[in-house]
Amino acid sequence: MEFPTFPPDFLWGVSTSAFQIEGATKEGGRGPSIWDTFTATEGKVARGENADVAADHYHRYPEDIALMAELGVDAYRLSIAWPRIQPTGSGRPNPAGLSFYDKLIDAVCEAGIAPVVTLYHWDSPQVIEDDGGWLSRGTADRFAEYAAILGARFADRVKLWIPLNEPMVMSIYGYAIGEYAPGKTLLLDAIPTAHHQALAHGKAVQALRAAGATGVGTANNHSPVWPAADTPADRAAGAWLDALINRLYADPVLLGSYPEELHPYLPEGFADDLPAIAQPLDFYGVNYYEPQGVAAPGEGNPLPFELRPIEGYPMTTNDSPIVPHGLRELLVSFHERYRDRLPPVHITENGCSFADEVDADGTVRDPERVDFLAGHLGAVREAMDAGVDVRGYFVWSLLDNFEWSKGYAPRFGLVHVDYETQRRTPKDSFHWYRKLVRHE
Ligand SMILES: O=C(O)[C@H](O)[C@@H](O)[C@H](O)[C@H](O)CO
Repeated sequence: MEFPTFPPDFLWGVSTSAFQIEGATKEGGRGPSIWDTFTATEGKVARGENADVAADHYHRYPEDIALMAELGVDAYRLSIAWPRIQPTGSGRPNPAGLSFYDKLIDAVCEAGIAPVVTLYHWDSPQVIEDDGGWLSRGTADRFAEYAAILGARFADRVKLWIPLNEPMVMSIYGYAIGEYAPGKTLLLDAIPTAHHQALAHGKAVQALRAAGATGVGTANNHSPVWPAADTPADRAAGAWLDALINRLYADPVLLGSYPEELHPYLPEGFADDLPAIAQPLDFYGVNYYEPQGVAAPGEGNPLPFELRPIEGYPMTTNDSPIVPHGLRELLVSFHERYRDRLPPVHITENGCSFADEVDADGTVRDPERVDFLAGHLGAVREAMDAGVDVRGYFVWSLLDNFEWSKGYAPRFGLVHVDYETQRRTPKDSFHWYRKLVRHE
């Protein structure tokens, strides 16, 4: 398959997150996180699985970095586990936690790869949640304290910084529908968690900049919203859902405002926080997986919309429709909506899961993943040709890993992980991506 061409300084990367790969949850002074609590709660995760060991990256990071060096990527997006740095969610940092990430970040740099650090990928210290978590405004200040610690320690080596991974997923899956930790089912009453995360983002950007950090942005999950029918009712439902899953997270950081229709659900005095939230950014990170279908709500539905499946497209084993042109549509719509308020864009996550297996000859055939990546990179190229300033692309994920409440069945890695032996096996997609990023 033909490779789309990209500028020589385009940033090629891979992404992971701490809780999904590190394991060693009780080592190095790490405190419990909301996901440790969630995985230990019956019925929350498929097959009762947990991430106590995961891909054991905590001990095997040198091997994983060697795989990235082999791949030839320019950058590696990792996350730092807040409960490793502040086991009780505040106060003096845990020296063992800092030194683990010192070793990890140094090894990434020594391999000639630029570290891209996410400060928060959903693993809040349990103590923070006991004090209200993202329902509490105070969590934004505790997050700023945490950000200052990381800035002071790592700003000399980190290329790009991302305060929060996908606040939308945290608010909706964690607080609105309870599918993820902390497992609350507040529906629209979860919207204040979006505001408190936005405030935490703004305060963290300020703390990082004060520590000398450059290259600060986001990693927001976005989906184009597709009404089921071209009717006024379905279009209205679509506009509402677009506000809830896209604009609620993009508008405050890019425009310093919130969608009107959500004002009644935001905490009192939210407008006073908007200047602190709308910090100038060096890039806008987009995580894209699929479009979202929607229709007008049926009888008795308290919500102003109803989700609908997207049909007529091939599917991943994680029940996601494969729609590359949805990414072009999303990027062009952002370009048109935010214009000069949209900084250069990085695709901070894009990927797919399939039931990959190691064949008898030791290879892992994943042609669907190659097609997925080529299709989405083609869409990125088309968006760039349409004027969108995209500067980089990060595959989700380097390794197969713990896919939250779905456990280990969905495999998103370019590298297969045997969770019995921890053996890593590069898949065909790994070799395909290697050729692309090495311009071979
Ligand atoms: O986008 C997300 O939900 C997260 O950032 C990742 O942690 C997921 O594992 C990945 O996206 C696959 O679902």
